[in-house]
Amino acid sequence: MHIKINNYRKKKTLHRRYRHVSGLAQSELVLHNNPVLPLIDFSAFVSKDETNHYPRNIIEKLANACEHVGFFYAIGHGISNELLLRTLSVTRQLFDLDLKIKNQYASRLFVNSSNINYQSGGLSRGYQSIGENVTNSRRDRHEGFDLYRELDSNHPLRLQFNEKNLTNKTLPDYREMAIGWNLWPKELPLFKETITEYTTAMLQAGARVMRAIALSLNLPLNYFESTFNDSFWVIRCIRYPPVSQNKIQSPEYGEGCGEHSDYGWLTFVNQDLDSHNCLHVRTNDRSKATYISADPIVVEEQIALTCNIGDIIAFITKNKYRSTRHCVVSPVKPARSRISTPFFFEPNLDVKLRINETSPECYYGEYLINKICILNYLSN
Ligand SMILES: O=C(O)CCC(=O)C(=O)O
Ligand SMILES: [Fe+2]
Repeated sequence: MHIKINNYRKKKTLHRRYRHVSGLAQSELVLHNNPVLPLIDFSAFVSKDETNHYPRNIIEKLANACEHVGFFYAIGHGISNELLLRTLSVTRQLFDLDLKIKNQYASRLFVNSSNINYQSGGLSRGYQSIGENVTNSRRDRHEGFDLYRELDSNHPLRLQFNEKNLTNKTLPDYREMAIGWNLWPKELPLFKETITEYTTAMLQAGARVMRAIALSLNLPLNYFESTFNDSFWVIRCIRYPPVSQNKIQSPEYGEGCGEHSDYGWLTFVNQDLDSHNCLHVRTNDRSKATYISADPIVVEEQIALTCNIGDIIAFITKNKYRSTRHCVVSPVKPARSRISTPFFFEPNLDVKLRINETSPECYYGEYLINKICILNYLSN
């Protein structure tokens, strides 16, 4: 599918007040009376029926959020609080494992095809210790565990790929990279179980949000369906250790995660409810770096997901929708470490895209492998 969009609606600013209620028995719950990001309710977009009536005011509010902010809070996403909290809790348990155990699942960054470990990774699946991830040439102060979509044993892309034809090109065929398996820690079977449930729920939420985004671009409700029905999603489980106030500035480390925009399509952040002043979203002010804190919020007893537009949507909408830069500032002691489990809702590997004006059309898989190789190259 070649995605091309040029049919836009007119801007309209809408203001509405929302009621925020704490219904969770969570002592650390953070509540906001005035969310800093637009709040969008996606419950009406659960249906795929094009003949339904979809609320115009919500669609316009979403268009406005994507155009001017690039970030929004989503409620009505269909994922239970229990599952969101369990995902964070099992991720915390994963990072609580002994470092020796975590290092058994260390991600192996490949440089060329011959380095790929087919049984247990390919790509850069698995554990990264603190400082291994580098953004803007500085070590990020977090540890991570990367999970990617696993292709079934009879998936067409797996069958197409023939290991015997391995090349030594700098950039391997994207199918070589995609056929790996996640490094599920055997010490914590609950991790695989919970993340698998989280993934299923997130894919449904992603499809729901994309129906609303399609309408917000004056496109048919199911326009993007075939772009995502075999999504090559990514989950990055992250723990940010707390830092003493006087050690926040360090020659060795940058931020919890340095400023960046997300290279993909659409990101959903599930973060600890007590994480305060950590995820910082850069505002529209081009003259100076100004940020707002996208703290977690709970609205009418539902945990909202923090969503942001990635570079690909920005490109295909000719920058009408913004891929906004953001960073994560480490929690300050005595706060506990912060856990987040961003879900990157990405296209099918064999979806054709044009991701900038000068380059030819390419498969999403090719774009992804370029991104991963560039990021890995820069961090070495
Ligand atoms: O931890 C977070 O809240 C967001 C992390 C992030 O921006 C990313 O992994 O792209
Ligand atoms: Fe990000």
